[in-house]
Amino acid sequence: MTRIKCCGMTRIEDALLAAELGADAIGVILTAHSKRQVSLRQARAIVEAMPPFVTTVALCMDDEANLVQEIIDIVRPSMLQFHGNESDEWCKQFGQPYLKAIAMGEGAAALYQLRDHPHAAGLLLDGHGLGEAGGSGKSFDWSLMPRDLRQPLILAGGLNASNVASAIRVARPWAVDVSSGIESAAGIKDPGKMREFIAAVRSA
Ligand SMILES: O=C(O)c1ccccc1NCC(=O)[C@H](O)[C@H](O)COP(=O)(O)O
Repeated sequence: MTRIKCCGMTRIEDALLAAELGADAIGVILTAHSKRQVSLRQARAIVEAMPPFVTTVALCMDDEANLVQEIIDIVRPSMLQFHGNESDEWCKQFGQPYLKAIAMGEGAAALYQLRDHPHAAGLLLDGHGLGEAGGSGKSFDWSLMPRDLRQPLILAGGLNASNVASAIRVARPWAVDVSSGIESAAGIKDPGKMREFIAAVRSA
């Protein structure tokens, strides 16, 4: 069964609907690089509203260590996601489980990064280019998804209800991640799109 992370939550009601529809994880974005950025207080409220067994993921992108520590202390997510050029050494200093995003915008040439993060709990392969923000709606060549890594791989970038079943067939990921494909505007989730996306993953 392919797990599902719905990212870029800015409203409690959207995160609750994702959980009710069967999402395994939700993401809140704390970095100023995002148009979906929420405050520490908003993120805490969303995390606190989640029922048991829904993983909460807090996202940063090349942020100061102080902000990451505040996120850990105030938001208290299940795990972190580092979405920039952070090194393995830097990410692991917080002693928290985390996902490391890998920018796949350069295609096969981007694959070298996959071996650089042995301490990450999972690697999230996203369609944008190096140094660019996530939530871009850009996909990459799913056939590049490696099969020989010990870490779980999360497929992200430009997924929606119409393409996610093919993406799963080609890439065979541990999980899929979606943000703009279930939105009506940045940070505002569309209940119909969310419902269709989760149903498409479940029947893939
Ligand atoms: O979504 C953002 O605004 C964002 C900004 C900066 C860093 C990361 C960000 N999102 C990370 C995610 O995990 C997204 O869900 C992922 O990039 C997929 O987005 P989309 O292509 O819109 O489905």
